[in-house]
Amino acid sequence: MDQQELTERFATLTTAHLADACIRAAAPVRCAPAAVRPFLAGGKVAGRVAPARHVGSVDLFLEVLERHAEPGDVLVVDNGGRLDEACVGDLVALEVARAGLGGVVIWGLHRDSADLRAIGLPVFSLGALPTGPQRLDPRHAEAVASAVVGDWRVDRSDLVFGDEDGVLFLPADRAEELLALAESIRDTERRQAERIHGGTSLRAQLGFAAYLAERDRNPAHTFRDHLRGIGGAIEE
Ligand SMILES: O=C([O-])CC(=O)C(=O)O
Ligand SMILES: [Mg+2]
Repeated sequence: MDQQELTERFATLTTAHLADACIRAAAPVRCAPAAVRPFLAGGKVAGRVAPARHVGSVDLFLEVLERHAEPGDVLVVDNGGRLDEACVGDLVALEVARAGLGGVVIWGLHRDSADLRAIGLPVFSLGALPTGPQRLDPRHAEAVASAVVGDWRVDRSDLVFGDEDGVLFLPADRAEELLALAESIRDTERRQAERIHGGTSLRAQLGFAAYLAERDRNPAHTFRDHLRGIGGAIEE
């Protein structure tokens, strides 16, 4: 899937739809930790992962831009979830934006918030801190090959999606399948929401009374079993 198609299709989706698609497809749901938040309200990004394992210097980001990243990619910065130093600021963000990348996801902190707001590049991070790094650790063996974000190791075979709900990773080779599933979940949920607005409760739509009656007969019957039986969407 090319970058233009990815951006266009994600414009009408959310990371929640994509997460539900992963569950439906029995693929791992690889969310960044919930504390990784969009710095700018409404910011949205989708692109191939351009990973960088930060160890105290911005040179690694410049190296990724110089040698590895392509327009549309998203710089994914692994700073080990550190809360004692910011590792991306306005200069890195401006350089990233000028290289045509779509945004920055940081498992760590940013700084230079006022300037970042003016740049407008979607940045997702654990928050802000005035100080940059005061250390320089040895380069990681996978410095520009992979990044760890929370529980997940991601590399250039992955796509990253960010919106107001947070950040999620998908394998690029399953993008078509998972986006198509997410679109069908979105459409089902939209129809359900329209019907609630129109006066038909979600319980009525989902046959909730029948589900409760079945569960009274068979305590092992779960709501999820019931939803699968009727093709409803809400949890996955
Ligand atoms: O010094 C840093 O770590 C990053 C920084 O402030 C910038 O990119 O402007
Ligand atoms: Mg700075």
